Amino acid sequence: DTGSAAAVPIDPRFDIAYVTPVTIGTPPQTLQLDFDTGSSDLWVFSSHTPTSQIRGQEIYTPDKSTTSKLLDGHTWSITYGDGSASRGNVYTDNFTVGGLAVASQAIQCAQQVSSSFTTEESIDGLLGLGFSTLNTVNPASQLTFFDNAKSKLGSPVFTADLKNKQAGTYDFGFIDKAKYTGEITYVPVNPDPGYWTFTSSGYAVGSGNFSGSPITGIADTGTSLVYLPTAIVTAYYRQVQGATNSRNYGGYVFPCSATLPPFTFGVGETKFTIPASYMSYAPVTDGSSTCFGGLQSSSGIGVNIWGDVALKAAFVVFNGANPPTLGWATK
Ligand SMILES: N#Cc1c(N)n[nH]c1N1CCCC1
Repeated sequence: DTGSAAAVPIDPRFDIAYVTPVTIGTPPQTLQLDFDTGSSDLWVFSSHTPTSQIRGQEIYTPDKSTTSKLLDGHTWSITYGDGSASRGNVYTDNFTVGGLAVASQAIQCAQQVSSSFTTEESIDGLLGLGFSTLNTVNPASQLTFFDNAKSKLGSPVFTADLKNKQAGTYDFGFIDKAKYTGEITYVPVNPDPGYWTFTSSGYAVGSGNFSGSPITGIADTGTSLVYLPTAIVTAYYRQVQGATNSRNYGGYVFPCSATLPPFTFGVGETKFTIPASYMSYAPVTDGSSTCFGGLQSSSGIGVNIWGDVALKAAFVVFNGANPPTLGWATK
């Protein structure tokens, strides 16, 4: 079996996050979920979510599905790196992504979501694509959609082809040669504690020399920006007129009119260049002439994160074989 579904930016102006349609239950209920390789819970806005916390999101109503089953006594609670959080109870039900079906997928129904989820009306929940070891369901942790689907897939892989300000694709079970150029460079993944952790071979700022120092970090579709060591980030913004590290805005900002250099990172022998246009994320507030950078420091996080700004510059294979690997190709 295979599956293929669109990854659609939730905002046409800035690539904050991407949502992908899924169906849950019988008859099928369609929700738009944020596919997140940086976490491993599949949770949805639901009929169990207080209406005061719902603002336009689609919800899953298990009682309307003839195939839903309560996973009695199971609960979950997750907090993300940005401080957002949600918690609730758990059902199992039929679940599909782009034609790929899993019977009895654990569907974590939100009974509480934090304000940033309530105000993000385009996201009806998350679909975790990290390793199932990160799943928060108690007393028994649950498998991700990918782990449940793996045995049905021709090849135990999924791929991310995220795009700048346009819809990309998540494919499951196959590698589409039409989506990339050249060869795919595969690198080792450390699945402990549960992220797609790999080591980049180095970086360059603009047309500068490539610095071949290893950078270990996670490939995270659920994070908008790239977070790297301060030394790399300061080297980048030294090339940006008027750039400052703003305590007020919580990161590097610059005049939206500034000329930005591209940023290159290495995976094995292959070089990936993030175009300058991807390196300006968004105005700090609507209409401001001050822009927030797509590259920020990871010093406060504890892990380097290759988020959407970097992933958009590549075709990425998440290979769930044993041992797992990550494949990177230009496109
Ligand atoms: N912070 C954060 C974060 C991350 N590192 N991966 N996915 C995240 N989120 C998904 C929805 C909210 C935040």
